Amino acid sequence: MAIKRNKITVVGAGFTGATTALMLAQKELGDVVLVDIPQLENPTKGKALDMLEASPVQGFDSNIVGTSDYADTAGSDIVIITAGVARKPGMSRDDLVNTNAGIVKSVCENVKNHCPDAIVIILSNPVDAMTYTAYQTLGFPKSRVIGQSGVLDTARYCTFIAQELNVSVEDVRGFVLGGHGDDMVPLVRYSSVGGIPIDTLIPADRIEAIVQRTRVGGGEIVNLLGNGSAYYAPAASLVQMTEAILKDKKRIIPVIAYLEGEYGYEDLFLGVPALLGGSGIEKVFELELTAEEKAALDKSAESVRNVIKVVSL
Ligand SMILES: NC(=O)C1=CN([C@@H]2O[C@H](COP(=O)(O)OP(=O)(O)OC[C@H]3O[C@@H](n4cnc5c(N)ncnc54)[C@H](O)[C@@H]3O)[C@@H](O)[C@H]2O)C=CC1
Ligand SMILES: O=C([O-])CC(=O)C(=O)O
Repeated sequence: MAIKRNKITVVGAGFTGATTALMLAQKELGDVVLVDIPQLENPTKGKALDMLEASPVQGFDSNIVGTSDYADTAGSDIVIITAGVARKPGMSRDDLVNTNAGIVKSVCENVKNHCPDAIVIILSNPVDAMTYTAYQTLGFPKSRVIGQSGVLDTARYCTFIAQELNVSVEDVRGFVLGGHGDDMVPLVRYSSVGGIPIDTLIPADRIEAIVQRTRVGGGEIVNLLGNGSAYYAPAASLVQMTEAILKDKKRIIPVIAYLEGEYGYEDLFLGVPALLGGSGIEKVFELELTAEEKAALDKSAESVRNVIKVVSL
């Protein structure tokens, strides 16, 4: 039997989508199909061709095509959804909900028809609610509908810890739970550097400053860019999740998962630590939380629930 390459579709060929497509190809995780709306078909084809023409220089053998035709996505193993508008300074992610819910819904109808067996990863914001919309529209099992927030939020948190201590990012471990909003919950108690708990290395007031900076990390980039939001670290996060699935790595990383009783929440998508492998989300881990941590998670869950109410009306 011939061994086939993985096929990965990235919907939305904007900043995050295009960057993700290039990073996936550079890592040779599979052939990449980049999809955008028909009005942007030529620029999408152009971006894909430009990336492909980098392959002889960088020595990767992934194919990359641009299209607006979902027939080209048929049989994808993974579909990554980045379609939608990004926020500008002064906006919250939740301000995007009405526009992006319509976009995510229409994208998911196509995904359902053309890639019924795919594992779907959602990036579009407000991402917890958009993952809920995707789940409702796709009708796929919960293990195959996954939102991206925790890898990125944790990456920001770990960046700031490494900067604070002037140590390698490779030795920093942490977890950010909850919704992808300003009340997300970086878990200090579960954070360490080279196995050493960070609260023995960093003074409490500096830890608090790192936690606060992490919570508004997306907004910090939005304010600096002026006309859009982060895309390099978000793309890297999507690639890590894709790699964990396609290589069946069984990684334990925070992702947005559908909860049915875990942490006491029902019918909610929220960022929690999960085991990511070849079947998608293979397990959700319930960490023991202090009363203070649980109260912070409850607050974040409530914010997500309020946005989900808007999309499920
Ligand atoms: N969850 C997370 O951690 C993050 C989420 N985001 C979100 O990801 C989304 C995309 O961000 P960017 O790539 O920076 O925006 P962008 O504006 O650069 O790209 C979005 C692309 O989606 C396309 N699009 C719109 N409707 C479409 C449809 N129906 N079908 C296919 N493509 C469609 C647009 O034409 C555009 O090319 C935003 O909603 C942003 O807020 C961005 C970074 C991190
Ligand atoms: O902040 C935004 O709007 C984009 C995003 O979700 C992030 O970078 O965390």
